[in-house]
Amino acid sequence: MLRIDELRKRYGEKVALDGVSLTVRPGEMFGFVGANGAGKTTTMRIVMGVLQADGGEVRWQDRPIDFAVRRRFGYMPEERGLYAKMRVREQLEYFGRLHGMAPARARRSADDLLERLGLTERRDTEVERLSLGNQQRVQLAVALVHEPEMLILDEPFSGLDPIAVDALAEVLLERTAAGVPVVFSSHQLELVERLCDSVGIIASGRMVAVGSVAELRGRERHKRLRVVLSDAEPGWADRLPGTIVAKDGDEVILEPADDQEVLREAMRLGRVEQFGWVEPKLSEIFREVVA
Ligand SMILES: Nc1ncnc2c1ncn2[C@@H]1O[C@H](COP(=O)(O)OP(=O)(O)OP(=O)(O)O)[C@@H](O)[C@H]1O
Repeated sequence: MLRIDELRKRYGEKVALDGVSLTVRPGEMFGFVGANGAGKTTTMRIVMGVLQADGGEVRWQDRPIDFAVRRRFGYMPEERGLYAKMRVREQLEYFGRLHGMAPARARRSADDLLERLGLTERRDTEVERLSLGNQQRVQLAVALVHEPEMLILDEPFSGLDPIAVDALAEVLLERTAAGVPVVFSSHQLELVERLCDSVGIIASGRMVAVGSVAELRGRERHKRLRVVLSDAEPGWADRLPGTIVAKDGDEVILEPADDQEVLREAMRLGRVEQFGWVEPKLSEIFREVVA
């Protein structure tokens, strides 16, 4: 289990982290989201020992993290870092061996990842000759090749095409199923919603919400109603007691003062085809909590 407690970090006068805490359990996929400059990269760099925190603590399996432990983590840094002139497969094997794998095992793991991430045909190409998206796939393979105990990935999905997104998602889900905790940052909130067991929303160096998507929905759940009417006069939606959020033909979404009152009025105005609460999307929750 990864436990981050009250992390603080300043860059000169700028407070980047102002007491960030989070826990990631075995097999958990944790989505780290926040606006640009909110503090995600800084947090991940501290976990990986690239940066020193000014305060707070990071523990893995209830112990402080040292170099030997970090070596068993898989990290995809924001700044990326591949050997441009090295061929793809050679590079993966090299990183596998650097992390202590025997040559045959490093090759097996490299070949498996090349296949999974759709890079087999490019395995003998020098990295600098690959498209940006394919370089990104190699970078991901580098983070995964030594079969890490935990994965820390800084925007791993950015720049990937939909096929590569699915391939990576599958690999990550497989790792979590094997008990590996995965932390990744992303601005692709639909993806985070689809993949993650837990989500942490950070704003200006503070965690403003942490929990499963269902838990985060809790406070927003009974906020918006969807009403579909037929046989109603034009302009019916404006007569419902509440604030209209969206309107499209027979359908309206509104924030009601009293849901039962909306239902009574809707029944008076026409034939109620559908009536129910709208599940908020993660992107809506995000906007709400960082506002
Ligand atoms: N080396 C640095 N020197 C000064 N300020 C920095 C440095 N690195 C980051 N910061 C500042 O710290 C804050 C947090 O930055 P960080 O990179 O952690 O955010 P982020 O959430 O990863 O953002 P993004 O989504 O844009 O990658 C920002 O205000 C950023 O400008």
